[in-house]
Amino acid sequence: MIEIRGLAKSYGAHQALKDVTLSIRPGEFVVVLGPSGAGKSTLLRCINRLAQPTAGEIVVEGTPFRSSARDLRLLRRNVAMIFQQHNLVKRLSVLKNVLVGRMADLSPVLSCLQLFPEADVKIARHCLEQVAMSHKADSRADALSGGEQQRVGIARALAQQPKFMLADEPVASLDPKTSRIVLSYLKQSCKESNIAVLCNLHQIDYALEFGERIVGLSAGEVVYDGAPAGVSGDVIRRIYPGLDDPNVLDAAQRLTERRRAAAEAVIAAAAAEGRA
Ligand SMILES: Nc1ncnc2c1ncn2[C@@H]1O[C@H](COP(=O)(O)OP(=O)(O)OP(=O)(O)O)[C@@H](O)[C@H]1O
Repeated sequence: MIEIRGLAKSYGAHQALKDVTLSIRPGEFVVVLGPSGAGKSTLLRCINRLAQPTAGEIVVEGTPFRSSARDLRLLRRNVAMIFQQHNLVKRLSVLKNVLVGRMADLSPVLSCLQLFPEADVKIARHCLEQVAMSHKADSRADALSGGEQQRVGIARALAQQPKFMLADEPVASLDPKTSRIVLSYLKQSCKESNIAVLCNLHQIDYALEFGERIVGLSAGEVVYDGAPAGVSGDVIRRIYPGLDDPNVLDAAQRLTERRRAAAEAVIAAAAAEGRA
């Protein structure tokens, strides 16, 4: 369980986050939905301490974060991060990139020499299987497509064996078909490993399709926290002030139904290719 209590963050006079309170249960797939500038990235960055909150508390597994080096180490071990630009080491193989996720548990010497124990290699290979990328284990990371690189990014985060995964716009630079494949693997693999996910998205249809719970953020404030089924036109207008087309949500829901069927077919094909 991760609990965020009264979290606030200001940049000078600008309040990017205002009194955000959320509890995320193990294995839950939560989508943070909001327009550009709503504070989605700031929220994730405050949780993993890439940014220092101005106020509030974050409690991981019952232990409040206290800013000590030990707490920071524990936080980094328990909380993995997936970025929009996946940040793989281009010249390394896919497998070695995933093994980077094991480095926190490795002695500095072995880590420098890139000598990984067999048990870590086994974990990394399993994580590649979870995102159907085993067949590319020996390829260089820069020989992969954008969607494949993001699947390797997910495998690297899984290899860390975290309790929580923070994903900041993980599909922002991918086409719709690839976005769906990546989000499906993210959700499915985290479910298998009982990892809670907080995933920032700005696309309404993906949020409704993949989120088990939607947190709507607008101007730094939580304006909705609940099931996708409760996201009415009113809720959308609260999250996206100024957007007053009542048909937006209906359109998003229709798209969702159509695309879910298409996504299942594409994922089955990708998984079959992974096994081949
Ligand atoms: N390092 C910073 N210094 C000053 N202002 C910042 C900084 N980081 C973010 N902000 C401001 O805080 C607000 C929230 O930014 P944030 O990046 O969290 O929004 P977001 O919802 O993730 O947006 P996007 O979807 O465009 O990434 C914005 O107004 C942004 O300009």
